[in-house]
Amino acid sequence: MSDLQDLVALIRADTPLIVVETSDEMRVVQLFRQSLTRIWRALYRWSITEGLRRIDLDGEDPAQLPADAGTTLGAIRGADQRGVYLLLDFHPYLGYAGTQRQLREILQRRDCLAHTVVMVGHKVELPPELEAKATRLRLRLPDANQLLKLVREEIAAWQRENDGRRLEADEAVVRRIVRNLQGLDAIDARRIVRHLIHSDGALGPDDLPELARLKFELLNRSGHLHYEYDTARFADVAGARRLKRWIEQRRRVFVDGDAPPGLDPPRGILLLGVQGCGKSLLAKAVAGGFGVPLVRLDFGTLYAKYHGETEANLRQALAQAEQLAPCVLWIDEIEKGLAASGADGDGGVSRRVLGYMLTWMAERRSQVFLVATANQVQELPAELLRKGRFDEIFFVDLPDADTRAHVFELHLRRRELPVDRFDLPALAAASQGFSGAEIEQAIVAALYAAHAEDRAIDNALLLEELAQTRPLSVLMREQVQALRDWAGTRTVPAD
Ligand SMILES: Nc1ncnc2c1ncn2[C@@H]1O[C@H](COP(=O)(O)OP(=O)(O)OP(=O)(O)O)[C@@H](O)[C@H]1O
Repeated sequence: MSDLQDLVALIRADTPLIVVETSDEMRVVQLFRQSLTRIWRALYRWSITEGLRRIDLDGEDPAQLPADAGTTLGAIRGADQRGVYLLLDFHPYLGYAGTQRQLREILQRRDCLAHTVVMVGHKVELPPELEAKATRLRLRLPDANQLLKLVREEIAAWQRENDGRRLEADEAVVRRIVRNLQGLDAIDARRIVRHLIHSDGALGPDDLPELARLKFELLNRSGHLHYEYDTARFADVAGARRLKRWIEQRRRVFVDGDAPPGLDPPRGILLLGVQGCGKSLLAKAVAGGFGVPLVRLDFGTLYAKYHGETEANLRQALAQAEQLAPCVLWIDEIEKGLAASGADGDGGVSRRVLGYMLTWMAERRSQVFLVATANQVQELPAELLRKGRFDEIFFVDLPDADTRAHVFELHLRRRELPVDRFDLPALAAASQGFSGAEIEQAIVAALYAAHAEDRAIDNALLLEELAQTRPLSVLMREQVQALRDWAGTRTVPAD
């Protein structure tokens, strides 16, 4: 069914009150005009600035009634033909009891014909007694063809404004732009395309991150999602070879959005691991590897004190992530937001959150790739680890000697230090048991020491720094070993 068919059915059924929430009033007016070519009713439009006017005749009826809400409802009630009345931004006037009563009597068809009243506005909140009578019509969002048409229209408009100058538009980029605009209404989509075109008179690959950011700002009305501006490249992460290969093999299927027969589209992974070994960095690199934006869901902010509010927040955050698709949704420290089996000290909220999360993971069809990260396995609910929840559970262990040498190389290079003057195998040997984060910290500490002594950092200084550091794997030997033992049989090594 199309929006038009929905509307025709609603008007034919003599629906007394329809509510349409949209920022695209023009489209709604247009739709009603089209629908009334199929069934006969008089069509009227009201706004506080223009009053009530009939708009289904050739040209618009210039006759206006005074604009105030009470008079308008009086006129509707007294009308001698059945009509459809589009009331634009009328709902604020319903705060007055008399107006509310008048409208209810129209809806009850008390001493008046069976009219259809339509409330149109960006957000239409009704008193409960009217809400009970209302049918809310959700306009469908534009599909890929409509969005492509919209992009082409904007390109043509720019060319006209620029005396026929050709706009550089890479076809592959246009297709990706169209895919990324999905989930927006036509007005927002057009505004973004115009912004991208007018910023530099071209549509190229560098517009994609900007598009993702603008879309995120439009959609993240709840504030539970965070846009991670810095995604990483796999080249920034040492080790994790198996995980990198896994992502690389699935990249095309994920990005294209349709899996070949026999293959399920990639849906998500859980990264378990020792602190500081690069789980967060890997989450960023997965988004970088797929070439899509990364949004982080902060579980802590979802919890609210009123009954049902926490679940509603989660539902809203996940729905928004879906509107941002294709994207990677990163849930950091997922164990903190989901209760382990049997824990219901919070009146069952975290059990319900877990239930909703599991259903969403199983049923979602959108191009949202979930990356969950966790340190504390014993706090993870068993249901989450069951086969089929995640495509794979990877264990990110302490780096081996090769990987440690690579971490040194990456971080020395990032600080523009001459890697060839360092003895990487010796540094790797001296940092056994260190995490990537601890190696990075040792480099930073050695740089400070060098700066304080007014000398250049060198191998000896780094070795000295390493010798003074007791890594977490030593300080918390039992916990780290327990984690490794647990992961040994249940997960796949990331490296
Ligand atoms: N394998 C690695 N390659 C390159 N850098 C690394 C690696 N592991 C850790 N690092 C460095 O350590 C920093 C911290 O690591 P990160 O936050 O990703 O670890 P984590 O496992 O998520 O830790 P936590 O569990 O404490 O959140 C990274 O930003 C990066 O600079």
